[in-house]
Amino acid sequence: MREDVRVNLPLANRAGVARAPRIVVKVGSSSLTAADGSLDLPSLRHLVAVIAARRAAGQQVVLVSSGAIAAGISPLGLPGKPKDLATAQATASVGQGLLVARYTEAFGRHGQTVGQVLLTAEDLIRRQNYANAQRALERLLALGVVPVVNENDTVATDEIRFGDNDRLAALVSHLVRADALVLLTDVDGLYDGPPTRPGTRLIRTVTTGADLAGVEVTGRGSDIGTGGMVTKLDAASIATGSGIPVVLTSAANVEPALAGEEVGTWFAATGRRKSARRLWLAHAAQVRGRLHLDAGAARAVTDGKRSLLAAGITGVDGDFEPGDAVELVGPDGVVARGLVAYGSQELPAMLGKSSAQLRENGDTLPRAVVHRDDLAQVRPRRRR
Ligand SMILES: Nc1ncnc2c1ncn2[C@@H]1O[C@H](COP(=O)(O)OP(=O)(O)O)[C@@H](O)[C@H]1O
Ligand SMILES: N[C@@H](CCC(=O)OP(=O)(O)O)C(=O)O
Repeated sequence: MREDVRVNLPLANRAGVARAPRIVVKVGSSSLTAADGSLDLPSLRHLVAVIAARRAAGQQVVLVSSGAIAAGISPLGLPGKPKDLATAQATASVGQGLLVARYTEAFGRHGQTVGQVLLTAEDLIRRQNYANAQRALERLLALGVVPVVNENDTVATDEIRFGDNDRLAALVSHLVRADALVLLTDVDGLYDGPPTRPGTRLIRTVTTGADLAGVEVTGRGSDIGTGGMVTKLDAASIATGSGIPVVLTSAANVEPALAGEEVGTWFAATGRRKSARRLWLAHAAQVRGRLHLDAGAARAVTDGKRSLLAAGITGVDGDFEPGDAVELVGPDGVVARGLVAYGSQELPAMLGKSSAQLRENGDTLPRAVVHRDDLAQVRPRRRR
């Protein structure tokens, strides 16, 4: 597998983006939509021309494109972005076909082929589906195709969906082991406050969480966008935390951004590449319950990266089976996610008990409730 053969160090700066073997580019609806709400073809064609040139130069590019719902609004004669799920699903069904037809035509002008990849949250939640999506994307790239990825909005439900393509793009970057993620939106980078407010300044580089202290971010900036800067920072945190640097800039800046020029905001990689399983656990797994930890246990699993024992658990919520994903909640909030070794029926009788006490109670070989190999730390997430 690629993971075994490619142990590239994370790119150190923007210049590396131009030479990176594989990148993921995500474009938001706001960058593909004209003022009247229809698809902005000149913007789409410009984006395609720039990506096609990188492809021709030998770079592999995965394009994560929003815009299905935006593209479906005018053919259906709707007044704006639908609010109810069924109409949103139908609009995406109409719009996604149109969107991909535009990409097929635009890349075709450059002699290049696209392949549509529609993912559901399930594809990243279930391990078998994850491997399946990974294999399909790898083969598309090996065949020289530009995969055009979106969430499968027509079958996504409110309960189970990514909801924003920023996070999807970060997870796809990890899935394909990209060297960089380029997030294209309608502002030229991250500002220290809403960019419409006079006096706010562009932040050029983010190397640690401290660079974001005091930065004010809000939800979507246009009627058509989804998560605004909040989801972009979440996405940047997922990607950089697993060794993938991020460039955030406007779609108008796509050419200099992919050429590695000094545009937008550069988020340096902060962590090392994680196993697909850990990333899945931290960001995509559907959580079935919660274990409440005392302060000592919360410290043990976060600072000490140790297994969670029954002795440090003070309460259990939810209905789960052994092997399900649960959240580990310390006195100050969620600290980790893990795969639990016991079900919600048997755990309450074990709480607060040491391994010796559990043996006395008849559990001949008490296991850790969550083994350290089955733990993924969770960084505090910003609220939308
Ligand atoms: N601190 C900030 N820096 C830059 N943009 C911000 C900030 N806070 C909020 N935003 C808004 O985020 C918007 C981009 O998000 P969104 O509308 O969801 O776009 P997209 O469709 O590209 O995902 C910008 O138009 C901007 O108004
Ligand atoms: N999957 C949806 C877009 C969701 C989304 O995150 O939109 P955006 O904030 O514009 O990137 C669509 O294609 O309409």
